[in-house]
Amino acid sequence: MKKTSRFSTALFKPTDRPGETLRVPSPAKLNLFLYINGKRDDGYHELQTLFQFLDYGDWLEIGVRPDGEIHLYPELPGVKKEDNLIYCAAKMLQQQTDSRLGADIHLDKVLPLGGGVGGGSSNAATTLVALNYLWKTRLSLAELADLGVKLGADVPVFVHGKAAFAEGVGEKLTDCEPPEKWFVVLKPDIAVSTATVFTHPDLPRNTPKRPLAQLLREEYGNDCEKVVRNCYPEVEETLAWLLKYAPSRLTGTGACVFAEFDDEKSAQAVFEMKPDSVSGFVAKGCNRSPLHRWLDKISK
Ligand SMILES: C[C@@](CO)(OP(=O)(O)O)[C@H](O)COP(=O)(O)OP(=O)(O)OC[C@H]1O[C@@H](n2ccc(N)nc2=O)[C@H](O)[C@@H]1O
Ligand SMILES: Nc1ncnc2c1ncn2[C@@H]1O[C@H](COP(=O)(O)OP(=O)(O)O)[C@@H](O)[C@H]1O
Repeated sequence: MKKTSRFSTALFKPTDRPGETLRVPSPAKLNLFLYINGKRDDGYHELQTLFQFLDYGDWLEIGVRPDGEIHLYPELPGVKKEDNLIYCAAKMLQQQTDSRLGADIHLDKVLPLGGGVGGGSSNAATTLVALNYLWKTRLSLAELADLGVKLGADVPVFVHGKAAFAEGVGEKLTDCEPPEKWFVVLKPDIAVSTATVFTHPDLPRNTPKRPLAQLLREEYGNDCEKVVRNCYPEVEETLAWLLKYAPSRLTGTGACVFAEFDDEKSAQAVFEMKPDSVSGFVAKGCNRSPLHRWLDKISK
């Protein structure tokens, strides 16, 4: 997370010439709250969570190839090309639509892998939305979301592009407009596996389901937080540090933690004091995804 990748609409450039490469945003998300309400027979957990996007994330540079091949570079450390969600999303769209076109995709990665900020799911959604535009395959957002959910539970919310309250395993979405605060997001230098958190014996799995209006009124929490703090001292330390300055929580299953502020200056001031051992960034919450602001601008 060394490079800065804050999105602003001024950075979204339409294509002027056929064949030109498009630079498309792939934003991060936060789970502003996350509660686990039960476990299904297939092992997946029923959740109630509130997703909001950040104006910060990766960029994908995409050019169309006439020969149907999908080229992706650079490789992500520890992820084979065939397992990269960008490659999987492109292949899936090609197969679904019988498109004969391919793509050259360059990934400018700033989001931490497995950090709970949804980088992989966001990359998959950006690939689906951008290639659907470039290949003129004309699937609706609902159809793209149905394809995306096969790649990960968080892909649909990125495809729909609106902050949302999610239920089920994350696929039942209700639009929601939480306040767009400023956040300090910190990533301790460890990886937390989503599957490990969900199989931990101490994970609370029976939080009663509550109506959205009640959840929005009450203090926000994350049912994964206690287990992750206990298992990963680096998360414990980083969260304890942030809590000295502002309300702070875990996002998703971690390892990232975030603190919320009313303005950029306050967020920046805390970020500048962060311990050297953690990486991170300052970003603003947005209820409309930068991917959709990009789509609006280039479709004009
Ligand atoms: C729980 C969230 C909240 O945003 O965590 P983060 O990944 O963002 O931290 C996500 O929905 C995660 O989505 P995603 O990371 O795509 O998970 P998947 O690949 O679908 O699942 C990884 C593993 O986590 C477990 N899993 C995941 C989601 C869920 N609702 N119940 C589960 O039990 C399953 O064991 C599954 O094999
Ligand atoms: N394009 C991609 N970007 C990030 N991770 C990817 C990608 N493709 C596959 N993965 C795999 O998916 C895992 C989860 O990624 P990510 O979505 O970043 O996690 P999280 O949802 O916890 O933020 C990674 O650890 C990696 O192995």
